Amino acid sequence: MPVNKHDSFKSVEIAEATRTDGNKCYVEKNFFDALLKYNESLCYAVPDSEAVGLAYANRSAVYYEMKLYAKSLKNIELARANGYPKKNLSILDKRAEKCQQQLVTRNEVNGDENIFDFIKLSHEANPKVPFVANCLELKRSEKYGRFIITNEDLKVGDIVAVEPPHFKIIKTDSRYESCEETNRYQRCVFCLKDNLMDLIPCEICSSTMFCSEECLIKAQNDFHFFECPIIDLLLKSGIMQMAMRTFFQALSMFDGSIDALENFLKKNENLSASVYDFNFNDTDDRLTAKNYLLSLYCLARSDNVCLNDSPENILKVHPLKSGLWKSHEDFIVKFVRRILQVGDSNFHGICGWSIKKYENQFPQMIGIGCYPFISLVNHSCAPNVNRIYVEDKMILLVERPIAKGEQLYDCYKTTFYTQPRRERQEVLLNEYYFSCDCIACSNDFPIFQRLKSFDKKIYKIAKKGKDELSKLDVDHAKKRFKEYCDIIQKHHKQAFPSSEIVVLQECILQCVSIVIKPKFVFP
Ligand SMILES: C[S@@+](CC[C@H](N)C(=O)[O-])C[C@H]1O[C@@H](n2cnc3c(N)ncnc32)[C@H](O)[C@@H]1O
Repeated sequence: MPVNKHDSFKSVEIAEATRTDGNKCYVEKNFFDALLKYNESLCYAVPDSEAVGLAYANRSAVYYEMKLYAKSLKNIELARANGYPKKNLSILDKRAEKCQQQLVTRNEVNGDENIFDFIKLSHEANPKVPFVANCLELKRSEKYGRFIITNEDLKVGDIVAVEPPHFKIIKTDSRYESCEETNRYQRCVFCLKDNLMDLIPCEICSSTMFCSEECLIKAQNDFHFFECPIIDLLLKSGIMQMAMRTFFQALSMFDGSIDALENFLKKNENLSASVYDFNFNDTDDRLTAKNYLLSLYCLARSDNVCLNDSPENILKVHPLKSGLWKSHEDFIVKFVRRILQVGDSNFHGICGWSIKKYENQFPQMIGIGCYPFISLVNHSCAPNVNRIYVEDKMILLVERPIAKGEQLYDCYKTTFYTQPRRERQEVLLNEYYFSCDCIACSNDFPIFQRLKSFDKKIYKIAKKGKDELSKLDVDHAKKRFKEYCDIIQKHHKQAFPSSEIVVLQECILQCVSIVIKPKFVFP
């Protein structure tokens, strides 16, 4: 009997059971969980079956209740086009009519459209590396390896990099702290955006969703074609998932030809390149992808990493690619090992805000990404830049003045005011293999409880700011952001390290959080 290509993934029973769960949540006005269950139902529903239409129709009901009328209408259309039972169409027609009426009189909430009007480079962009300020330069030294300096004075609040990750995965592994298994039903696998959970499912597997046809096609061509048949194995494979994603993306860059990939990497084996050696403004996407691959391949790597799990366990069960393993075992093991060695100190957990309404909301871990420019920034326990995630992009925000010629420092683990020197140094040595002698370590800066205040008046402003920030709206947060940055800039020279500078730094981060947090959340 021929095997239906959906058999191993789609399930009429699970599609129905999860839709029923969603209906219970809907009745209780628990709209976030209702959408989550309807999305799971969509993923399990057999394409072209009634279950697909029903899940879209139920999603349209949630959007209608949430007054998201354009989304409700779009889901009604999807329900009509995907097997919604004809006998019940009048329900959808009525809902569509009411949506149309509402749309005439009101504006739809439009997600987080304008975040990047605020979060953008404060300096001219590098013409070849457009996600980095042109005033930043790459240097090398015996002590630091590669590092980044500025050739202009940088002010507190400047944004000097807005870097997208070319290689990134959604994380759905609840063994990771604050990571939800349901992320796969909350975000697009290609761009990691939630699109208010208005997602479309993969037609074959039951674990992958996309925010648009465009992302579906890109994901399919870049990696999902390879991943789809073994998706559940990959999702459970820990950090190996990221290494295999990189491998599959690399394979796609060479139209699936492992020989072409192997030759390309052999030619570049001894290359010591960085993002600064390539042109990321090129319109040739294929070339840009290869440049990202080499930038990742040439990042600092640690020899200590061994392969706990083998790519063999993943590839040997691949219905299309088991032959690949047999013929190119050595190359694949070498490639995957190198990616894991690089990843050891260069992969970053991507944090994002959930659109579920919580009392105390904190960013959640939504994925893992590689940022080959920001990976060139070295560590200090008293950093002068801070990393912030906006969607999947990593932002470098200046949080202490940096004079022309000085190095940029990020904090890899904990700052001087949160952990004593000996403990910090031990962690850095174990995880990043260097002895830290940053300004905070050399001078043994005190932890927060023992930090002095230089100016009681400023400390009071900072403390008051911290208390009132949670109540601020976006416009106020943007205004306060500028004010707090200016105070740090003005007083830093006399007052660092001090409790008021630390609290003001926290205030500017909190202002940014208010700006980037989702404006629309579901109960
Ligand atoms: C993410 S990489 C940073 C870029 C790296 N310097 C390079 O050449 O590619 C992390 C590695 O840089 C080095 N590193 C980072 N901060 C350092 C510091 N403050 N002092 C000495 N080495 C440092 C360590 O070898 C660490 O494992």
